[in-house]
This record gives sequence, structure tokens and C-alpha cells, in this order.
Amino acid sequence: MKMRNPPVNSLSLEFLTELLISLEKLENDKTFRGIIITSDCPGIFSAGLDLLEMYGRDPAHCAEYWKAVQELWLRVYLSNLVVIGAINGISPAGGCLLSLSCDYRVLANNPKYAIGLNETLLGIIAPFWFKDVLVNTIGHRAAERALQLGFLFPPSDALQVGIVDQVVPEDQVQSTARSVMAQWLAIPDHARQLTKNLVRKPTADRLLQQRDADIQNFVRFISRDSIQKSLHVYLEKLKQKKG
Ligand SMILES: CCC/C=C/C(=O)SCCNC(=O)CCNC(=O)[C@H](O)C(C)(C)COP(=O)([O-])OP(=O)([O-])OC[C@H]1O[C@@H](n2cnc3c(N)ncnc32)[C@H](O)[C@@H]1OP(=O)([O-])[O-]
Repeated sequence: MKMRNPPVNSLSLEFLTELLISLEKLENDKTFRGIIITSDCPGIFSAGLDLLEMYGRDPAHCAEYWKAVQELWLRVYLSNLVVIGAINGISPAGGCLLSLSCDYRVLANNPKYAIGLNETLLGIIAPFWFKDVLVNTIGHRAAERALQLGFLFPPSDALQVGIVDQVVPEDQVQSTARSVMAQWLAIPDHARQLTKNLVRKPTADRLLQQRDADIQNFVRFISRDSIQKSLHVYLEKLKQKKG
């Protein structure tokens, strides 16, 4: 599955909806047993959540958007398919969450392809379920530092901390992802799926038990003047960087 939402594969509401529909189709088609998620935008896996869906929007829109973000996470995280991330670009925040929700992550060895939950750098906070997935992946102490400091790990550090499973030369990302897929597909589906569910369900349940409250929290948080100001400053920085 090649994500294509130029210029930066930001997860806009429209793009999230497209991803959800595609994933649902694959999930329901019994001829598919696994997917490799990668990007069609050179150098960018995904720039994460679309800031323009959260900046200057009314509460109803923010609520609709957040529901779609939750939906995508649950769909990928709990998928019955084997999901491999072939991460061929930078993946901050929501892009990192998408990567972390895969069963296995292969990252291209390019120092620009950093990965991490950098929310604090934007003056915003990674929700508890983003945090849970990171803690599950790299452990409590490493997650505590990474989250507070908004670390974006370059490939060698990403491998060392365990936020990705493998770092390979850029031209080998897809072939490596395919070999990994073959290895995972050698396991009987029912045993692998039930085991995946056993491991992941408690984390997903924490959100499932309070989805509406989580939406309300998000809307309250993102609508604050101070948060809107932080987003404004960050968006301006992105513009200025462009020159
Ligand atoms: C509680 C919530 C939790 C939040 C989770 C998140 O995921 S928060 C998200 C955390 N994400 C981040 O912190 C990543 C922020 N992005 C970046 O750091 C860089 O864009 C890049 C490194 C991904 C690509 O660098 P590059 O030099 O190749 O490209 P460029 O920088 O020139 O951008 C091209 C155009 O895309 C625009 N745009 C970019 N990102 C976003 C976005 N997320 N959304 C919307 N738009 C975005 C950018 O403004 C510009 O627009 P313009 O001026 O053409 O109208």
C-alpha cells in the first residue's frame, strides 16, 4: 500500500478516510494475508496528522477529525493482516504512530529519515494511546525521555532504542519488507492473529473504553487559545523554512 497525499503525506481527514476504506477492503478480502505500508512521496513517509485539520477549525470538525484518527489507529493496530512498515522517509508524530502500529518496521538508512513522537516540539501533547504504543515498543524510561523531549530519532538511534526493527540501505527497504513478510506469513494465520490480539487488545481497549471522552478531551485541548497559538507559530515556522 503506497501512501500518496502530496506534498508530505499528511493525514488529512480525506486521506484518512481513503486509507480506512482501502484497509477495510483488504481486511475483508480473504485472498490478502498481509500488507506492506510505504510512501510514494519522496523522502517522506508521513508528516503526521494534518495540522490544518486542527488549526482554526470549529469543534465539530475537530471531533470528526479525531474520530477518524482513532479509527485509523484501531484499524491498523488490531488488523488481522500482517502489517509491515517499509519506512522510506521521515515519520514524525502521527507518521510515527502509523509506523508503531505495524507488526514490523524496516527503516531506510538515510539520516534525514527521523522517526519519533515530536508533539512537544509543537507545543502539543501526544495522547495517552500514542504514548502507550511507544512505551510498549521502547520501554518506559526511553519513552519518557523521547516524549518529553520530542525526540526524532535518526536511523542509527532509532534502531538502537528499538523504535524500528531494522535499518537497511534505502534501495533495499521494499525487498527487505517482502522477506520479512514471507517470514511472518509462514506462521498459521489463526495462531498469529490470536496471539497479536492477546498482546495488543489491552492497549486498544484503553481507548475503546473511552473513545467519546478522548474525542471531547482532544477538542477541548486543541481549541484552547494557547494551543491554537502554538500551532500558528509552528505552521509559520514551516512556511519560513521554505523561504
Ligand atoms: C494532539 C495531536 C497529536 C498530533 C500528532 C501529529 O501528527 S501533529 C503533526 C506533526 N508533524 C510535524 O511536526 C511535521 C511537520 N512537517 C515537517 O517537518 C516538514 O514538512 C517535513 C520534514 C515533513 C517535510 O519537509 P519539506 O521541506 O519536504 O516540506 P515543507 O516543510 O516545505 O512542507 C510542504 C508543505 O506541507 C505543509 N505541511 C508539512 N507538514 C504538515 C502537516 N503535518 N500538516 C499540514 N501541513 C503540513 C507545509 O506547511 C508546506 O505547506 P505550504 O507552505 O506548501 O502551503
